Formats: sequence, C-alpha cells, structure tokens
Amino acid sequence: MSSKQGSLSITSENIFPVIKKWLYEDHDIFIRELISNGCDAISKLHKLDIMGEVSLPLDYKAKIQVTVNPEDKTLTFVDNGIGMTAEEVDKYINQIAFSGATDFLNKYKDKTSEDQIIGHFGLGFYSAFMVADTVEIDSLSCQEGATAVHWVCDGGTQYQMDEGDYDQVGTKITLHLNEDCLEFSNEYKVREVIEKYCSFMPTEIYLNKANAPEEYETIDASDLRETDQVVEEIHEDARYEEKEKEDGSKETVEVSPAKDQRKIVKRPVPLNDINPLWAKTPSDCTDDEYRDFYRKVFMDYKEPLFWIHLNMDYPFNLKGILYFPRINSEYESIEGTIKLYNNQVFVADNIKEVIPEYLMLLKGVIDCPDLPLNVSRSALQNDGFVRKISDYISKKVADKLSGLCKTDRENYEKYWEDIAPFIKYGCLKDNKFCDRMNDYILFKDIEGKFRTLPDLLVKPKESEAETSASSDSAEDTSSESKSQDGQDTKGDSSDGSNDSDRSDDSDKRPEAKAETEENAPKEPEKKTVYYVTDEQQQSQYINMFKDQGMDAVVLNTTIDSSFITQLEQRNEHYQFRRIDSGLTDSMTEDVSDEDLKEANEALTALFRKALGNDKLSVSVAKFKDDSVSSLLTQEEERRRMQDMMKMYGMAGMDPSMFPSNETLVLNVGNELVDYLFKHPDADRAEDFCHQLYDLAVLANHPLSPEEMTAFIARSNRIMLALAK
Ligand SMILES: Nc1ncnc2c1ncn2[C@@H]1O[C@H](COP(=O)(O)OP(=O)(O)OP(=O)(O)O)[C@@H](O)[C@H]1O
Repeated sequence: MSSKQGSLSITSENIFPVIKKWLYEDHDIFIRELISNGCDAISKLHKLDIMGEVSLPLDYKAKIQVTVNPEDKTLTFVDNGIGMTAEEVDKYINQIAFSGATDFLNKYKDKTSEDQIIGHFGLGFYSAFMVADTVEIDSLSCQEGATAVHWVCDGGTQYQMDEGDYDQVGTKITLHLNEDCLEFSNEYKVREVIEKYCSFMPTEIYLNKANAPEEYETIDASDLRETDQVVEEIHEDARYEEKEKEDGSKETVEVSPAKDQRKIVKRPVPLNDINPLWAKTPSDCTDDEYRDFYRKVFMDYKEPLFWIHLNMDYPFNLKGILYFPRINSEYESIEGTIKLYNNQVFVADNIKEVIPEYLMLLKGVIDCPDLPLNVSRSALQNDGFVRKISDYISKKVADKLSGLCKTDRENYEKYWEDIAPFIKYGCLKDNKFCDRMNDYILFKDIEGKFRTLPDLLVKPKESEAETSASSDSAEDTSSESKSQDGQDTKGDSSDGSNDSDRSDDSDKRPEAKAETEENAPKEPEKKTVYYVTDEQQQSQYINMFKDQGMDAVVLNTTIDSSFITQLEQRNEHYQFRRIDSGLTDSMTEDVSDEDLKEANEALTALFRKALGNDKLSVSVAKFKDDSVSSLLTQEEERRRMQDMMKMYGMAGMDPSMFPSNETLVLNVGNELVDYLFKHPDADRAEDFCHQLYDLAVLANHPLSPEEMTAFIARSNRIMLALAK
C-alpha cells in the first residue's frame, strides 16, 4: 500500500454522545462550564480594555445573570463580556474541541498574562446538551460595528446560524431543558449548584426567577445609591412625650427622632465572593476575617484553633488557607474538608493527590491555577507535579507548627490536645512530616508539664536517673539483669524468660544472657523515654518514679502505640518503654544476684506452687521503697504486639503466638515478702501469695470477673482471720 499522511477527523455524530454522557460525571457541571465561559468572556473584555483595544463605559460593571424560567422550562446565562461575531461562533462553537481561549492568548501573548482564563479544552459549552434539548446563543461582539449573531442547535449535528437582534455587548445562552432535567429550572437547585462550584469565581453572579413578583426593602435615605429604584419616599416626624421632672415640673422630650427613608426595589445580591480571602496577602487579613471566612465556607460555628495561610508564586502558583478545627470531645469524629479550586473555580473536595492524606482532617481551601486538570476539571492528570504540590503543603504545615512551638509555646501547649491527633496521624502517614515535626511534638509528663523530645532527652533530673540506670547497664552488667533494649531492668522478661525454665535455673537468668550476648554486636546506647498509658492504674509505678526523681510521659490515646513505634523507627538514639516494662536501677538497692539467689529460688517455687502455675515468671529484687511488696512487669515489644492485636481485632490470630509476658517482681525488702521467704509453710501462705499476685496485677490491668470474685473472697478470709 502506498504511504499516506493526513489529519484525523472526528465525526460529530459520534463524539456528541461521548461529551453528553461520559465527559462530565455530574450533570450539575454544565452550570460551572457556562458560568466559566461568561467569566472568561469578561476577563477577555477587561484585558482588551486595559490594552486600549476597546473602551468600556464608565458605569460598566461586569456581571453574569442566571435566570430560571420554570414556565418556559428554560435556563439562561447572560454575560456582558467580549461577545462573539458570527465568524467566532463558527470557529469556536461549530468546531468542537477548539478553544477560543488558546486563540485569544496566542493573539495577545506579549500583552497579557495567561492567568484568569479558565477555558482550555474547547468542550465545556457542549455540556449544556447534557440537560437541554435545544441550546440558543445570542451574542454581540465588542468589536466596533459588529452585528449580532443568533445560533441554535437541537443536540443533533445540525445548527442554524443567522444574524440576530441581540443589542447588548456580550452573550446570552438559553437552554431549553429536556424533560428529565427540569429541576434546573428550579431557583433553589440552581442556587445550590452555583454556590457549590462558583462561590469564589472572579465575576459577580446573580440569580433570578423570570416573572417573579418584585421584592422591596426599606433603607435610610442617606444610604440611597444611584442605581436604586425608589418605589416610595417615607418621612416620619420625630415623636415627643411629656415627662415629669424630679422637682415635679413637666418637660417635653424626644422619644424617637424624625426618619427619612426610601422603599426601593430589593438590591440584587451576588451569590459569590469575587475576592476570596485566600487571594489576599496574609498580612492584610485580620483574625476576624479568617474566622468569618471559616464560618461561611464550612458552616462550622465553632471557632477554628488557628490557621495557615499558604501563599506562593514560585515554582508554582498556590494559595490557600488551612484551618485546624477545634475538637470538642474525643468521641466526635474528625471530618475535614479541603476544597480545591483552580483559578477560583471549584474543582472538588478532598482530592487526595494534592492534599496529604492526614491533612484531610483539617478544613481548608487551596487554589492552584497550575493544576494539571483533565477535561472534566474534576480530576487531575499528572502525578509528578501534583506530588510536589502535596509535599509543599505538608512542609508548610510543619513549618507553621514548628514555628508556633518555637515562638509561641504558650499557645502551642494550649492547642496541643486538639492538634495532637492531626500531628500524630501525619507522622504516621508521612515520614518527611514526621522528621520535620520530631522535635516539636509535645508530651505531657506525669507532673502535667509539656515537654518536647529534646527536653525529655536532656532533662537534668532524668538524665541523672538515666545515667545511673544506663551507665550501670553499660559498665556493670554483673549485678543486674539487662534487657534487650540496653536499659537495666529487673523482671523484664524480654529474653522470653516467662517460660517455665526461668528463675529457678540461674543459667537462664538475664545476666547469663548478657554474658552470652557479649560477643554479639552491641546496639548503640539508647536513651529511654518512659511512658504511662493509664495514670490511675499505673499510679504505684508513677509514685516510685516520682520518688526517684524520674520522669515519664502520658500516652493514653489509641494512636500512641503506633505513633511511638514510628518515632523509634525514625530515631535510633531513643526508645519508649512503658513505666511497667521493668525496674530501673535507681529504684532498687545494689544487691548482687548471688545474695538474692536463695530468695529467688525459694519464692519462685513457693509462688508457682501456691498459684498452681509452674510457668509463672518470678523475679526478686530489693526495692528502695520497702512499702511496695510486689509488682508486675511486662516486656515492651510483646505488650505492644498484644495491644495491636486487641486494637485491630486480629481475629483468627492465635493469641499463643504472643504469650503472656508478665513477670512478678517481689520485693525482698518488704516485710510480708520477707516473712513468706522465711516461713514458706506459714498458715495462709497460699492466700498471701495469691493476694500479693493479685495486688501486683491490679496495679497493672483489671482483674477478670472470676479473679475479682476470688480476690474479694480471699480478702474477707484474711480480714476474718485477723479479726479473730
Ligand atoms: N459566553 C461566551 N462569550 C464569548 N465567547 C464564548 C462564550 N462561550 C464560549 N465562547 C467561546 O467558545 C469557545 C469554546 O467554549 P467551550 O466552553 O466549549 O470551551 P473552553 O471554555 O474554551 O474550554 P473548556 O472546555 O476547558 O471549558 C471558548 O473558548 C470561547 O472562545
């Protein structure tokens, strides 16, 4: 076959159904498209005026008038923009997918900037046929001596174009709605759609209903404008009354002043705000304006906590305001909305490609004219560029928060409880955000003070306690057990020592493990941040911490477990340990394992027998506080694993994969424990063992119903024995 070159052609019969049915997901969008065309026409006229190519009358006021007419089943859009000549209609309307915007920008490319023209693809006008059987165009071009043009098309591939009688510069588009779409002749429906898509378009948009009775309003005569249509002049004389004075004499006083008013035809009110707050320079905006804007756009009458005004010209154009809403109760679900605009035209809510997922919890508006939108203008096209926008937004939010922490710590602390869920979720979802926020995350400590990680890691009183705990662990592993985390602990069963062969077998004791691990590569020394998940339940541990001048932070929300795991993954030099994950050196007396060996073996055997559990993990230490008899410790990793399983309801998973990791730590310095050690055959020894175990459990987690019943019965038995 001989080679051939040519241009592809489209048959309008085939492309028309595609536009009508598939191009735009929502029918509503035709309103946005026709209003955008009106805005573009006005922008173009404005540019020609600036360039001196046309001269607009002094009283020219750009506007788009939308009129519903339920009787005639029509909807019209009138703009006083550039208008079209017959040739232009032929070129831009009769040729599908040929945009006049590109032509206009090419023609005036040295004299005008590209911004503000919305149209791009040359398809939007045809969206009118999604709802109309017949569409008419009446247009008069702004060119001198232009004649009006009338165009009509019934949705097929034929159109009729004639000279028209339209006598005002601009364009009128009339839609004869099809029977299925008569809702678009309803004023309220059209208002709703305009408010959704066009609330911030750059030209004033008015809506009225054809043949509706005139509405009036009464104003002070001094407020009268030239454009007002006065229906009636109202004069009211001042009113006086006679009043008695203190001395009994009478006087006449004015009770209402004279009024001079005008009854006028109700002034039309535009449906949109042509100067949205995000487009202003941040330094020109007041707090009240930010709050009003929030209320108006999000219909949320709770005040936002604070906001971030994004304003950038390079490397891309992006403006917007992000609000951090106030969370009233922990049960309230946090539902954010980020409205995305393109040149003040609404695109869609919560477009996940542009807005980092965690910021979807906020409320805000983003306007990015550079967005690579697809034809329907409801979705995006290009991922690489969009990713950069998303990164930028994330960076700005981190900058604002860290700035607030550095320069306005008092307010940052006040906001913390409300903003913490966003930040923690953000840290989980976005590593870069996590790294940027790392030093500006606040932790409330057991004294109720807020601390950042750098505060916690260098805090003098803790670092003292830490030094004693961790230096011992580094230099003297002979007398204390050493957990995997490099922190000296007693009773931390991180070595899996809750198995039956623990405690009574000194070879299996943790220090033996430390020895066997000697040759293993040493993990870098980590600082430990201790935390509490339930201040009431863990109060015994908290008291011991406080007594030793040690600090711990409160992490009591569901997200915290995953959050601290993420922080640990991103920071090699510290780790989080729950306050009951083991005993630190500073809480115990320096007694050698050799000295504790006998007590350890005897008490382990006694408690295992009494509790009927030969796998019970028992450890012995001499606490500095001899009033504490017993404690339960839980190995951190396994506890977190179990928490995760509970949280995510990992149904079907075998709980024995992560068996109980608790160790009962007995204080040989306590009188009762010492008594049991010395008198294992004492009367009621079994009850005492049970009781000591339950008391340790109670300070850690609730007893099961059966355990609670047994605990109460046993307590009564012990009291009765005492009473006798
Ligand atoms: N109200 C109007 N006033 C003047 N010209 C108009 C008007 N409506 C449409 N046009 C012309 O017709 C062209 C085609 O319009 P259409 O809405 O189909 O596409 P577009 O606005 O250029 O691009 P998009 O598909 O992205 O909206 C426009 O570019 C413009 O030149």
